[in-house]
Amino acid sequence: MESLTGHVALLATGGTIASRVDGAEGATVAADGGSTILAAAGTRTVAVEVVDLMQKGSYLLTFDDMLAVCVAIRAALHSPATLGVVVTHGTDTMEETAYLADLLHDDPRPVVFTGAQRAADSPEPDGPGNLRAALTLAASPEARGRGALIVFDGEILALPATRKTETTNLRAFGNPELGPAGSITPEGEILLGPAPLRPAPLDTPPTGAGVRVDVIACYPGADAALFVAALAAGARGIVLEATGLGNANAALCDAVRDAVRDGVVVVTSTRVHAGPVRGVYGAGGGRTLEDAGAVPSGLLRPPQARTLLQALLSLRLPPEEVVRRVRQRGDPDLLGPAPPTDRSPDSPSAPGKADP
Ligand SMILES: NC(=O)C[C@H](N)C(=O)O
Repeated sequence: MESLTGHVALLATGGTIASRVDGAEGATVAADGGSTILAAAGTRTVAVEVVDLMQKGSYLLTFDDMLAVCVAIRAALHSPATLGVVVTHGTDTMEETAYLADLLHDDPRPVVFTGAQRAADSPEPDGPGNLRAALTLAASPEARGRGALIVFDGEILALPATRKTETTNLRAFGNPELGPAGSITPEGEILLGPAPLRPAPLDTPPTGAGVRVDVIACYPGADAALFVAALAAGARGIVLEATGLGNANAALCDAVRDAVRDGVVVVTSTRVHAGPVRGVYGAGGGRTLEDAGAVPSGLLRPPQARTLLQALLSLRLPPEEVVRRVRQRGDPDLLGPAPPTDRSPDSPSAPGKADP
């Protein structure tokens, strides 16, 4: 494949790839800017322009911080000389920011998120290798038209349904249902499967929308107290981290019914590792939740279901429209690779042309 000329924009946000042990506190904290991270990655084959956006562990990010990353991605892509964008980010919530970037991305050029499991001052940091892979991928023609991607430990992952699956293992991310989108060797050889369907991008929500969306866990004996407390705190959306196929209990279903009647959007996700959420069981199970007005999240787990819900509600879309789009975005049939059939621009299955 031909190589392209230009530069990659490197947006640094913090995370373990930028972290060192703080002498005073003895705790690991984000300390390095983008130039230091880039220098640690060593020789590289592409020009890089560094933008220091923030220096935070990703467990500290707010929804507005995540939007700021997306706005900076768009600004970097404003220049036709930008081949692609790399975002260095903490791994804890990378699946959320990268998913938001994917939802909003309306450009063929790649946006590649990466980070590290081992801090920059550890004896064998993994950040430099991950960053080299991300820079190569972001500059590559092969990665175009795929939205945002995560590259980590040689694996390339598309965003929907990708999650952090390991706390310390160097292969930190996985897509339990759809698998990786491809791989990249330390020498920069890229292997990618067929490109997935890409629904039309969402409009960028305004910062400061202040929409509250909470996640409530379901477990044996859970009552509706936390759900009701979330509503009292002003939640306009609630994601249930339900059991199994997406089940709760009668008390939670009653609370869901009342909340939906008041215009709150409730999404049922699950605490289970893989597989879709489906309304099958009654008596407080997923079927009862659906009857009460909750929408199943499909393949999206609570962090990404919450991100999607917060984005849609921040756009001030009516609840019926929010529900329709959540259902569509989590649909297992729409998240796999595009069929190798008619991909003309007017085809409804062509990337970027599906209904938002
Ligand atoms: N590996 C990491 O990056 C974890 C870190 N705590 C963060 O998310 O910022």
